[in-house]
Amino acid sequence: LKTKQTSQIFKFLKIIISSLLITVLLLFTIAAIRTLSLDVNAGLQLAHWEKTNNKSLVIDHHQREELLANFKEAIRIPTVSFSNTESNTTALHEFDRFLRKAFPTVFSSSLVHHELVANYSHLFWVKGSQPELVPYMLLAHIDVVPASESDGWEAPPFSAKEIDGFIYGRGTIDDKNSVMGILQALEYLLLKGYAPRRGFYIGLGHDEEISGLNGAMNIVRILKQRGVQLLFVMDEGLTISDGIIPGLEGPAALIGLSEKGQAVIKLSVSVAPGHSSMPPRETSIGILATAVKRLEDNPMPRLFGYGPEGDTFEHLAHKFSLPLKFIMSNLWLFSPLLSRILERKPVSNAFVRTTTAVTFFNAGVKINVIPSLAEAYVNLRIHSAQSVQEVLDIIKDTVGDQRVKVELVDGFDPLPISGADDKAFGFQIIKKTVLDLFPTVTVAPGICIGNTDSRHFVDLTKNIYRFSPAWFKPGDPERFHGINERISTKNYEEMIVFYFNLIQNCDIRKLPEPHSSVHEL
Ligand SMILES: CCCCCCCC/C=C\CCCCCCCC(=O)N[C@@H](CC(C)C)C(=O)O
Ligand SMILES: [Zn+2]
Ligand SMILES: [Zn+2]
Repeated sequence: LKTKQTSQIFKFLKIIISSLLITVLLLFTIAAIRTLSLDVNAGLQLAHWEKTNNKSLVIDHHQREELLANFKEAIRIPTVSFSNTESNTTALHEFDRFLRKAFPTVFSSSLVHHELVANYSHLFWVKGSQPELVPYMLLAHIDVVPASESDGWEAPPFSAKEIDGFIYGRGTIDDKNSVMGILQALEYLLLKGYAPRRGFYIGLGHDEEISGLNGAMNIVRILKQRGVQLLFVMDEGLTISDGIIPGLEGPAALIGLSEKGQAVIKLSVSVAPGHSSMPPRETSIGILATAVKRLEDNPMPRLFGYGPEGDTFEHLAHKFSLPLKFIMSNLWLFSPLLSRILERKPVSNAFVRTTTAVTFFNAGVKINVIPSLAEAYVNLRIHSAQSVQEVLDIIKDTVGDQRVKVELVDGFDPLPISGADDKAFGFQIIKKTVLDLFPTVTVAPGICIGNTDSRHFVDLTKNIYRFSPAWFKPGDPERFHGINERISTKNYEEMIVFYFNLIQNCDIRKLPEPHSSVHEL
């Protein structure tokens, strides 16, 4: 009887093991087929694009000197937003005067209508010859975050000093490269006698670094009053990454289809104050420190694959070598594994989850006084698959201490996801313009981990893209709001050419037809 039972158990185990093997084999066959066949990049690249007789820009020696002098002058004006209530308004005013001097054709052309918004922001309307074509809008911002040479800059942050082909200074990649690149491109287009078919707006905010409440929001208010609807908006955000994504062969231009949400949460603990010679077992500082430590020890859940970040890696899959190519092509199977790889570095962790950063911790009044109040502020960047409310609930659960008051100070949900398919005009025009200028770059949709002025434009268009053609190499993301912010003179020229071509490409009336359908715009 025992032998019979043992043989039955063996039989059963055999069936289980072979079914498991067959399942694994089947999964791997599907995964292998997908690895070989996944092609999300072809898009409209080979399609027949409408001819627009684009003018070309070949920068000569004189223009090079002029455009670099303009750019350096822009960097030297310290248009700093110090805090929510303090900006360098003298510099903002000087920047206005400077723009008028640097771009005389833009400011005098009968095709361009310019107005100041909220004293320091700029709104340009470039009239198109075919008013039936829906206009689009380019955004950039004039203000910069503070910078102090003593933090370790190789050149003073408002010097625009050129070192080994790079211009150093606050604003060189955030965001005066876009401000100046766009206007310089328009200046050259107008000088060459260009008149757009499709009208467009340019919005230059003066307070993006402090939320755009006066600049971008007033520009939006004005456009709404005028009943304007936009075909798409393009703002700062993602860039061309070269050597930043581990394992990716060649550069990638990520175009931000959305941006993460934000929540600012205040944690506070109040206790009775007293003499430090007879301390209670736990002080307000100790209780709050434990709460903060719990938040750092328990990051928000991994959500990789539940937002547009999955698409990014599927688009880039063919540019990885094996085994990463296999993994990226089969996120339906491997996203838990990839999440664990990506979460190891801060920059890629930001794509995996809602991030939690404790940015303020205030407590204490005197060395021998038990403080009655301890406060901390937490800045969360919310993943596309979560909301402010969900994040707040998780924080309360994680803190799990009634003595710690948890309050939502400010916040907004993640932004809607713009289109990136063959019918998405803005996305396809940006992609085409990138590929014409940089044929070796792979273009993919992405998600912007920081916030931009463009988030205020959601009522004017469903299509908001966050991208500028600045090249980011290893070490460059840290320069963003950090020390030694810089751009190469070559890259700045490329940015001008990019905007010069983009504006002309937008004159296309409709996208080419990938299949049989026609998409009227
Ligand atoms: C795995 C893929 C890696 C891709 C590399 C991405 C490199 C990211 C580098 C820079 C971050 C982009 C930040 C975009 C613009 C953010 C502008 C900003 O700082 N805005 C403020 C707005 C706030 C409302 C004041 C912000 O804090 O987000
Ligand atoms: Zn910026
Ligand atoms: Zn910034």
